[in-house]
Amino acid sequence: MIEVNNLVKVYRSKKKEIVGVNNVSLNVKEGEIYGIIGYSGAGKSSLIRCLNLLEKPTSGHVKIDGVDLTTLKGDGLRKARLKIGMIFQHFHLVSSKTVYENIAFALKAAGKTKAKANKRVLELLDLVDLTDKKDQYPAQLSGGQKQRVGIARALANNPKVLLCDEATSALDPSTTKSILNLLKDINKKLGLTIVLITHEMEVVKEICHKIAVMQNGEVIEEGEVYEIFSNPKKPLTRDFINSILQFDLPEQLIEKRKGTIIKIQFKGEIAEESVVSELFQRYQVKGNILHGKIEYIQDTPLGIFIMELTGEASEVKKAIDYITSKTRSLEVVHDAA
Ligand SMILES: Nc1ncnc2c1ncn2[C@@H]1O[C@H](COP(=O)(O)OP(=O)(O)OP(=O)(O)O)[C@@H](O)[C@H]1O
Repeated sequence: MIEVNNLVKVYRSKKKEIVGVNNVSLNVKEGEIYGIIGYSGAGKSSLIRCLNLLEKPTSGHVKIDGVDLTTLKGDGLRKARLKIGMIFQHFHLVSSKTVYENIAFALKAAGKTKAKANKRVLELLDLVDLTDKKDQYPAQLSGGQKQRVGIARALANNPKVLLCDEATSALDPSTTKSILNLLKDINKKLGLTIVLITHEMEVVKEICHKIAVMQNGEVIEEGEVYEIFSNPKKPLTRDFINSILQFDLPEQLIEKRKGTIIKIQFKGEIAEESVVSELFQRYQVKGNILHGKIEYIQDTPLGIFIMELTGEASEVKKAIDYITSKTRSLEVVHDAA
């Protein structure tokens, strides 16, 4: 649905050049929720704004639904943009217009008749659960309600793609959750492809199918969300995951231990099996669980245990081999034995 090839965005001023996006290529499939995560300045906004040509790429191509936007201008570009809705961190609503008028405006701009626009606005208000607020002004709404108006407006012309620019960053955690649930619903109900940028791994964990991690304008890691969470390759990706799951113990806690410290990861079905309890029945080892949790990445469990094993060296080794064979993911974090 979205193909980005060798995209570069350079900002030029008299004094210097700043590279916002550095040779990014990625593919987003139809119906996918695709998250782009990175710290401030990584290039996320530059990239997402190049997807609908709010920013003109310096070089490279952006194809949406088979159409290369970088070759379009004027009316052609305006038409192609109708397929792409966008929502923003600070909502960008027109303060002098009511909720109804904010949404109707997008339909009017696309040339819809009053009757057609009216029918569509009412449908959209129902979809985002704001029918009772239709005559209120943005100043009378909460942040979450404002973002719901933003979503309704973005969906007005039945786009195939929705771009979300830090759409929940200005919201509190429970409102964030309700907006993410709404996006998830829309994705399922309408088969809408969603690209979102965020600096919060929680957002990615809640709703994304795929994720790209950005640093210095580049995508440094990309893949299925569950795979990235269970097997991050880059230190930055690990940092983002640790920011919400805390899968690593502080060094000083580990160094004080006298046994063999292992970190075990249980993926999917195995997370629910009793590998740990079987371990103690089979081998003469003692285990001291230092840390353990099962997280759900959307609906799939990912279990992490950090454990200190003590006992005869040969038994500890057998225990480690056993867990490795069961989980295929064991890391000896520290071995003082
Ligand atoms: N209009 C602009 N003119 C000049 N430089 C810009 C412009 N927009 C972004 N940049 C620069 O491009 C780089 C990437 O910025 P960008 O806003 O895309 O990052 P970001 O990951 O979205 O960060 P944030 O979350 O803080 O918005 C930064 O170095 C930034 O200073």
